[in-house]
Amino acid sequence: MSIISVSDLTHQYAVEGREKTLALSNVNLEIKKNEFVTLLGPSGCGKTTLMRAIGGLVSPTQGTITVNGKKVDGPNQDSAIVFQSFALMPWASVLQNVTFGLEMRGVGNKTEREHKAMAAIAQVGLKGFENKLPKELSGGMQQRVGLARALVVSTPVLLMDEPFGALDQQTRRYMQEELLRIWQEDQRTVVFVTHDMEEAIMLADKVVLMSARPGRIEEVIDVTFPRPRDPDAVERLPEFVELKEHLWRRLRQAHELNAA
Ligand SMILES: Nc1ncnc2c1ncn2[C@@H]1O[C@H](COP(=O)(O)OP(=O)(O)OP(=O)(O)O)[C@@H](O)[C@H]1O
Repeated sequence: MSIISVSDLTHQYAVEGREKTLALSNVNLEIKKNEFVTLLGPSGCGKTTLMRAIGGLVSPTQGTITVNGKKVDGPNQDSAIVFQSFALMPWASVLQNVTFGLEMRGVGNKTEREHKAMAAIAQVGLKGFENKLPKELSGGMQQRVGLARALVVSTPVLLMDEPFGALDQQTRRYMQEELLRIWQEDQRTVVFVTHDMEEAIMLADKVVLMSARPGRIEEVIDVTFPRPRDPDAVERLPEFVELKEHLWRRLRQAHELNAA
């Protein structure tokens, strides 16, 4: 049974005075409860648009999306988003940044909100940093705050838009491991946008490969490496290398078709 169901989704951006951009064309996708799905595809193929549409931040031109049995028609209680740019309030402490989403959703009283926020802050390994401002934290720590802010609202679906794209390689690897640990502990459905093939394979139960713009689903690949996964060990498996070569070939074809 799918928790996310995307049917015949098409989206065209129309900016006044500019040529229209067909970002997605006839996308169909089913995602099961607690699945970890990565969306991979060439730059500009519509990954972010698809993820935002699932989160209700983009109203598609055509087609329907249901999340948790409800038709999506705007931001809702079923999904939370982690952005690449962290999107933290610079003047607010870690604790205030994390409680903000709860406040916006009208959850509990101040004490209850702070209690929940402290648990999420601990879950992402930031206990002791709750009174710091974002600028006092490293990029990896700021993204942990972004993650805590999304986790605290306890939505069944977590949408992540290249959340580790701005981090250095080492921090990125560490955050991937942390995310897998949290997801393993606290099962929920994750849709994770990336253009990094290794990241897409490492994290996923399913890699959804999209074509160049207008984005369509090219292929859905099941990734069956056992969990919990140790990224360093997985990377050395011949199956991992084969899968990476396969994705690389497909992405290159998409790029060449696009350039032709
Ligand atoms: N708000 C917008 N207004 C107009 N066009 C947009 C808007 N957002 C995205 N687009 C266009 O829609 C297409 C898909 O963009 P989108 O950001 O979804 O792709 P993406 O696959 O996430 O890209 P990347 O990997 O480079 O982040 C692109 O051509 C982009 O220029």
